[in-house]
Amino acid sequence: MDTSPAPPLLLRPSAPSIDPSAAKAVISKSGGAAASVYDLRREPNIPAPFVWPHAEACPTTAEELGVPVVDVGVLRNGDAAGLRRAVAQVASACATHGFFQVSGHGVDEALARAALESANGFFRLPLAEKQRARRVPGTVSGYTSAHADRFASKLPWKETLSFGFQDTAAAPVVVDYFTSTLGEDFEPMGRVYQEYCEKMKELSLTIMELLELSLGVEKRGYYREFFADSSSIMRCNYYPPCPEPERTLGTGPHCDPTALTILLQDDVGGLEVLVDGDWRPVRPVPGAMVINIGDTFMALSNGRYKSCLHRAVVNQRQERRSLAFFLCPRADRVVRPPPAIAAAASPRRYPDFTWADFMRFTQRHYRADTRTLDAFTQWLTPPTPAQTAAQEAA
Ligand SMILES: C=C1C[C@]23C[C@@]1(O)CC[C@H]2[C@]1(C)CCC[C@@](C)(C(=O)O)[C@H]1[C@@H]3C(=O)O
Ligand SMILES: O=C(O)CCC(=O)C(=O)O
Ligand SMILES: [Fe+2]
Repeated sequence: MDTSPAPPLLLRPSAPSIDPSAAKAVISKSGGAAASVYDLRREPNIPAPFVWPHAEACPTTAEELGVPVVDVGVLRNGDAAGLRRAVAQVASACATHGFFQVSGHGVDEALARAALESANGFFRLPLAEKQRARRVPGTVSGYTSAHADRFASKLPWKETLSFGFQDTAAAPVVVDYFTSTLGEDFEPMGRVYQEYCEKMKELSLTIMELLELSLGVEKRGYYREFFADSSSIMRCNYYPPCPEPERTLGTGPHCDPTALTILLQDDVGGLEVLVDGDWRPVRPVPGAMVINIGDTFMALSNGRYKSCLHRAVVNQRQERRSLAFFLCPRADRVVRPPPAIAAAASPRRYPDFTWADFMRFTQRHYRADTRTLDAFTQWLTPPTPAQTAAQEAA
């Protein structure tokens, strides 16, 4: 049981205490469930904390979501017609469900395979070994089993390993993370993920160019520059087979708080997007990567591009792996849409905020779920005198 004191709750910038309405969502600081760690591969059935309400674990109800596979190579090969097509595909997908897949991304197939294999290499270690990398409370880096160190209910049927990536750093931060946390034997694994993250960053900036073009941002390079000095998060998801998959979830319904997610999934399948009330699978396309808009980019587009609800279901027979690269702005950058976009749709949909504050909100005060950005906006915005009076009268 993690006995380290819970991190001090970050007080809302303009309020003396946490807003009671957010309190119910405050991440449990009691060290999570009775066991702060589970060995999911040895659970004979699913313990109660893993059972999700039917409303969230409801069955998959519809056919696959037909997300476009966008050839991002057209940004570099001078194919003008191809570029127009790619821009139209991205505009249509991002304005609706926020998901598309990319081909022509320049990520070597061998590197993608090595990154997925490395996930097997880590998650198949004995639990005690994995626990050497356990997550540091209040941060996002490290190993977790079902987030049992943070939450006491609705535990996801997954193990995760997360670490930061900044390519502005002089040192290879990912290699250093693996060797400093797990030892020199893990340097080869660190090198695979170092190279993988560098490629993910390159691809993220390429996709930012497409998003700029599709949004008609007048200053070419606006988003590319905004994320040039990004500080991103790499997350390896491992979903063991589950004895009762219909009662739990690998990852619960949520919108990614980050700006852009690049997801490499293996061929098992399990990612689903909520569209018009139906959970629609996103089928793995060999060689392609799944891209989705996150809350932070939805704010950067003043709500024009959608950060949408998605989840990951598990199954009884096969383990599943997915590698999520979360592009995040530099911590202190103010998230604000470009002037032309802000002017086009009045009023501003979201207040200015920094990624540092939004990240801390998800790590210390609120479990990212179906309304994270709205809850954060409410938390940031001081209550009006009328709201204060009403709250005091209640
Ligand atoms: C800022 C973050 C919080 C989560 C990781 C991430 O870097 C981006 C995605 C977030 C998450 C995956 C959304 C679903 C709920 C969550 C708790 C999870 O299932 O892992 C979220 C991550 C978190 O560690 O809080
Ligand atoms: O594993 C998946 O398919 C999705 C995971 C996800 O949405 C996340 O980690 O944010
Ligand atoms: Fe997600």
